[in-house]
Amino acid sequence: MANSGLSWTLPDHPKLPKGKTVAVVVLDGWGEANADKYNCIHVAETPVMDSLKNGAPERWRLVKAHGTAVGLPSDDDMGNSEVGHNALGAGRIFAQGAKLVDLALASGKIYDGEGFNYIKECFDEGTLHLIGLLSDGGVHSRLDQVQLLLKGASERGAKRIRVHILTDGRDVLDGSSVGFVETLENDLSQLREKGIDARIASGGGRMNVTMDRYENDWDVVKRGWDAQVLGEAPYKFQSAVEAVKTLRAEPKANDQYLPPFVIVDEGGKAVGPVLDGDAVVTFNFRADRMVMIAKSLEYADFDKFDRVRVPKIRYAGMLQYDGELKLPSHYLVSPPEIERTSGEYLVKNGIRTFACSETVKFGHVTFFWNGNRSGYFDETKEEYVEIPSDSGITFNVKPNMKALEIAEKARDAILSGKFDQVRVNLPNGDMVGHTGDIEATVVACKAADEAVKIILDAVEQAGGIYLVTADHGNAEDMVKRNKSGQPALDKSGGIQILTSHTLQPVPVAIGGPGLHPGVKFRSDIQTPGLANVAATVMNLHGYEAPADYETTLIEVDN
Ligand SMILES: O=C(O)[C@H](O)COP(=O)(O)O
Ligand SMILES: [Mn+2]
Ligand SMILES: [Mn+2]
Repeated sequence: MANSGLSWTLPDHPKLPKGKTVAVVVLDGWGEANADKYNCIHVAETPVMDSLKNGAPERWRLVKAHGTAVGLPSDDDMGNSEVGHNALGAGRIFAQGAKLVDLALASGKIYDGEGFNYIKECFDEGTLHLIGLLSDGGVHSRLDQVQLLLKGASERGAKRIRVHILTDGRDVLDGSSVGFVETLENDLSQLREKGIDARIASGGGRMNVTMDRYENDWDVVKRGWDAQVLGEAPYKFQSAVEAVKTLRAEPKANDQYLPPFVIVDEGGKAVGPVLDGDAVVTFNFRADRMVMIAKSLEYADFDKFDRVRVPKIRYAGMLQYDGELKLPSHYLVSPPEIERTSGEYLVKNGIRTFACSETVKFGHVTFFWNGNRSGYFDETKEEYVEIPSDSGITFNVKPNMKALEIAEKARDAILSGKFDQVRVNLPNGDMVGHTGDIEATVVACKAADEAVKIILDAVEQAGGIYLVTADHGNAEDMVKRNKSGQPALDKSGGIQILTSHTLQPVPVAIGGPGLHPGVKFRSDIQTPGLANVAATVMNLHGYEAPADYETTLIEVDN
């Protein structure tokens, strides 16, 4: 291991004391943007976050949360929770899945790896199934990568290919699914001209089919299994373009929630169930929403739902999604090796750590924070609490989500004196922002702000320190903009609601009675990003960060 001989002991900070309770609050999807009616954070009553911003200018600043600052291929890539929490927790910038897959495809190395060679064994006799999110969002997957993979696999012997699509509308505009399906159909028809039997076999909206996370609702994964593996779904069509167009014509239809469908032949028979001898690739690079399907495809012992028929397949992920579980065991591209995270260092230096969120973001403050690693580093020093999320609803219906419960758990943890670091993720701005419901998102932002108050009050009472930040933008801009920053209008003159994240920077605020009075943000780091937060937090605990961490945001006068 690269770690052998490594010292986990962190040097003492020359000026900052140990022993203060540090609350680390991540507001999910809370960026900074111009104030207008599409900025839900601005519209909402957010007195606590406002007071941090307007209070002490030397203790509030903005950092980058998108693009190359968080290891994404380019600065046109919006931030997301995976890369945001990875950067916050790991204190360094790692080339992330999107970029690693780009490089492996460009160099062709993807086809030399163990994962591709493993699935290739099925190409002569079986079908290659590709399952994943069909969009150019770049958060979980990218269409251009799928196109290259289709080309590469067919050139290397895949004769029969079935694609199982999940429509997006969350990282991209709602309604864009039709165009993505048309593009894919066009590619598949070109493959057919070359004699390859390539078709779309099934589909469904990502939030309804397959892409659940953190075991919030196994029914979502089951609906996917039924359509993709068993070839069974409530809707049957002879083409995917027809499927998506027809299902989108239903009242209130939305790409994120399209029902599962299968593509059938003239006789009504599914064209692409997964059978013995087939190969399956899940082509999303991002982990959280692939872990559950990976378990269902890989585990012999599996009791989360009745799989009915379990085909003998060769399965590979685009990446390995969980390094601790080694899941899946075969993968096309090696994931970033995010080691020596701040969480691991701090625990090994005796920092007792509490982390909490509700189910839909629980893995963000644990798994992602710890470098895509599940479980504790040292269970005698850590406690991770998951508040069950509501399932089966869209969060605009209950925009307060579990913010209050998360804040109360954090408050109790802070006041218990049992923890040195209390870390939470407050999901509201992000999860409700993704619904595109502006009114509900305003309510969500208020709820998050109220939760911050509860936590900061507890910090005050405990004589502790807080660091409040966010993982990327979302709720601060709910409309697609043109180049001059005005709402971009569609063909019929209407605004286009932005359900996705943004490219906006996010705030970092520090304070609390335990903070040394001489602490202020440095003015010499021109464009800091989320990766600078880890060293900052280590300082607040009284330690210096390891030398290869991105530099701290703070300095201490006197
Ligand atoms: O998975 C999702 O919900 C979105 O694609 C991205 O949101 P997140 O990065 O905030 O989880
Ligand atoms: Mn997020
Ligand atoms: Mn999000």
